[in-house]
Amino acid sequence: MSVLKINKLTKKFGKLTAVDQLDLTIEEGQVYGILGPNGSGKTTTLGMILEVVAPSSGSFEWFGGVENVAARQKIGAILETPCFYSYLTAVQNLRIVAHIKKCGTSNIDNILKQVNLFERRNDKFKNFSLGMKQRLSLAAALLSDPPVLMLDEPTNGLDPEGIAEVRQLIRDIAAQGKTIIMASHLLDEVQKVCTDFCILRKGVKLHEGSVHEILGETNVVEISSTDLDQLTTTVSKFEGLEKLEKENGSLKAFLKEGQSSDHLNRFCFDQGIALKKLIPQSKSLEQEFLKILKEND
Ligand SMILES: Nc1ncnc2c1ncn2[C@@H]1O[C@H](COP(=O)(O)OP(=O)(O)OP(=O)(O)O)[C@@H](O)[C@H]1O
Repeated sequence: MSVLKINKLTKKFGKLTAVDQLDLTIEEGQVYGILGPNGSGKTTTLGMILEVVAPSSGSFEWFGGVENVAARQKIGAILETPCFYSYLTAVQNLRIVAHIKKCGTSNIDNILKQVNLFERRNDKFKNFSLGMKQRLSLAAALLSDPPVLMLDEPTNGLDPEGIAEVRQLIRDIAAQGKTIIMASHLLDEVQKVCTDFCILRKGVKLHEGSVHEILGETNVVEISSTDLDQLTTTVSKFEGLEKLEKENGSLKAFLKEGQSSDHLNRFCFDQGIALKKLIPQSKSLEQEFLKILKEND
């Protein structure tokens, strides 16, 4: 059963179409990234599926069509930094959230441990760093143990350490089997955290698929051996070679379609050359992202 099915969802603000006929399906256990530049319609999409923004047309269905109130209880969401009370401690703030969500307080210590704030549980919110505040927001969203977590730009404004902590936390939460839906304008964030993603531009979905699939090997292999001249001469005879470039004491072999680093390795071995280095270059989401944008120009 899909967690969420979005069907031709559209939001217009006057003349501007912020989200345009969006179709998406999110499956259980996915960490689904909605990737797009500022203004591409990510927050509006999250707002609609949380029912805080009314769609202009189209529809969506949570958990195979359960009632909206029941669905809402299964979703922990952070769209903005929630309003915690600055003079109250982490524990006191979470008690208030638990009261509002009617979900009991017995889980608070565990969740504080999970988000790595247990040691600071009796510190006031106003003394927290931005990263700690963000982790407390995650704790609040996790309080009712929802199977789905929805995050909007979860690392916005954080320093590199805070970013790494929050990303690790998201991966840990995903490892518990929760489904995570997150909006991000950061390619490397989606690459590092998400299993699946779509690209939005001006409200239109340009691409969707698995992160793993899009990040396969390129046709470029970096190789070296003790005698680079001999390696150049030999590899130039390899039938599967498109071109060869010298780079910083290594060779960059561009292979023809259907050829792999294994083929090249075997060829060198058969020619009596032991490679010192054989590194197939992986694709980066950035390269693929730019390619997708270009294809859709
Ligand atoms: N309440 C509103 N009234 C009018 N226009 C709006 C409103 N909310 C959003 N928009 C516009 O809709 C478009 C999509 O905005 P949205 O916030 O969904 O994008 P986003 O991808 O989340 O960008 P960001 O990362 O900057 O939040 C933008 O052009 C924005 O200006």
